[in-house]
Amino acid sequence: MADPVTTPSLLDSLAPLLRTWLPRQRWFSGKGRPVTGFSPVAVTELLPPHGRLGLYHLLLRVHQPDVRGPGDVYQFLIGVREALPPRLAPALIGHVDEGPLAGRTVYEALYDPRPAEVLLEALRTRARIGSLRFDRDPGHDIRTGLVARLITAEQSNSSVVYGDTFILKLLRRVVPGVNPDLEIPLALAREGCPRVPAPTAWARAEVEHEEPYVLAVLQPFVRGAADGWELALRELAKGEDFVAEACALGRATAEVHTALARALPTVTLGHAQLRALSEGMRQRLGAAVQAVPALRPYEEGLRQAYADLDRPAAGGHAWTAQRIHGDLHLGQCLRAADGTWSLIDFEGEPARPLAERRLPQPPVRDIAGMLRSFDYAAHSVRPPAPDWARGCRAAYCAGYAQVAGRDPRTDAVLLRAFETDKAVYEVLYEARHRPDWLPVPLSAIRRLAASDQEARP
Ligand SMILES: Nc1ncnc2c1ncn2[C@@H]1O[C@H](COP(=O)(O)OP(=O)(O)O)[C@@H](O)[C@H]1O
Ligand SMILES: O=P(O)(O)O[C@H]1O[C@H](CO)[C@@H](O[C@H]2O[C@H](CO)[C@@H](O)[C@H](O)[C@H]2O)[C@H](O)[C@H]1O
Repeated sequence: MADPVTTPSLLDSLAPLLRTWLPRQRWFSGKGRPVTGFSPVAVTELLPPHGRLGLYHLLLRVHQPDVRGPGDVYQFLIGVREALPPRLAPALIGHVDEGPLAGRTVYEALYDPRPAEVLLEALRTRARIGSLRFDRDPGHDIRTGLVARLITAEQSNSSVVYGDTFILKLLRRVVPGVNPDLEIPLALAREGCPRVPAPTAWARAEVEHEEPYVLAVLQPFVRGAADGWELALRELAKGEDFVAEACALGRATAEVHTALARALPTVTLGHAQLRALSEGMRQRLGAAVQAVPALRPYEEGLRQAYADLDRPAAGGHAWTAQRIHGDLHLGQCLRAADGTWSLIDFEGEPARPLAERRLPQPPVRDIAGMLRSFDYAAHSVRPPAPDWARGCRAAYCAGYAQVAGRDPRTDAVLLRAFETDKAVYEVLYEARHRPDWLPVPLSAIRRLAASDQEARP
């Protein structure tokens, strides 16, 4: 008879394999430091391992040297088979040598339709398995028989599409507490805002002494959609402008902001709050300079953008902070076949703490993110196309003003500070995740540090 698979014996078997596999995953944010071990937060057997297909859901705390705090928690869906069929070769994690799974192969189960369908079935039936809680909007049914396929895009998380009807986003680095990727779309759905796909179902883990972890969100799949980034690059390659789409995106952003200001609390920003904002920006710049020395020559110039924010009459306008998208860029905008735009991925900047991502923010922060994105597209092609970006940036702000009633360019000081903050974030992001892309945000850093008009709408 096979040995029982206890949590310690399972982890003993998997840890050596996960230690080498995890750092190679795009969604792992602890790159650059070795993974030394794992401790279990929740381990759930979804299918017993001694049949043809075993399936485990794991929430594991990852240990790395020189990391402050207890270490990040990641979500894994691990399949167990005798051998992997060739179509699952890219999903291989490794072969287990010892323990109760000895001789078996473990793999990233999201590549495999059957395990992914187990998750959909759990959502459909509102299952409770171990510490996992699956739930869905009672107003929406989930059909059975939808076939699953993993999206292979470059992502911070992992997404599975079910028969072109639903898309399930499985969060990879998870934190206890309310997750904006579920909270914001639910709030917008309650407001009847059609610019964001409304969540159909979601999964959480209930762990003792902690708030529940949001693990996954299921949404309607926008069929035949293209994201703003691919569309923008396509137009750039053809030498076409993108102003009509940029204007529509500005309107869509303003619709979402207007609905969020109705749905969730807003606050007026006084001088003290503006100082706190600029202080946060200065601290992030300081940390980024430490991590990416190529920023150092521009540090003083960049700090000027934040100093302008500290002046009591910065713009002379009483700004309001509200819940926003938090990491808006062209890749977060989907254009459906009928030409309408939706915004997705309300998780915020993944590297920032959850509490910070849920704070009300000036909506200009999202606008700055989109302006940076037009600039990104224009500087990721050869030769760079700064006029293309300028046209998009102006059209986007004009479209925003049509719906919101205020042109973001009026708030030039705030806009420049947030654009600078975003470009600094991007330098750090690219240095960590895509070093080949570093020149793109660095070219904006040079312009922003010199207060060059080219970086402005
Ligand atoms: N509702 C949707 N309909 C169609 N495609 C979607 C939908 N939501 C997300 N996608 C696709 O999945 C990709 C990843 O989704 P996203 O929420 O941005 O995940 P991540 O946080 O991992 O970047 C998007 O770039 C988009 O192509
Ligand atoms: O994974 P997310 O989509 O939540 O966002 C992270 O990854 C993005 C890249 O995939 C990164 O965006 C940067 O590159 C984009 C082009 O690939 C560009 O359109 C954005 O303007 C630029 O910021 C994003 O910053 C990061 O949080």
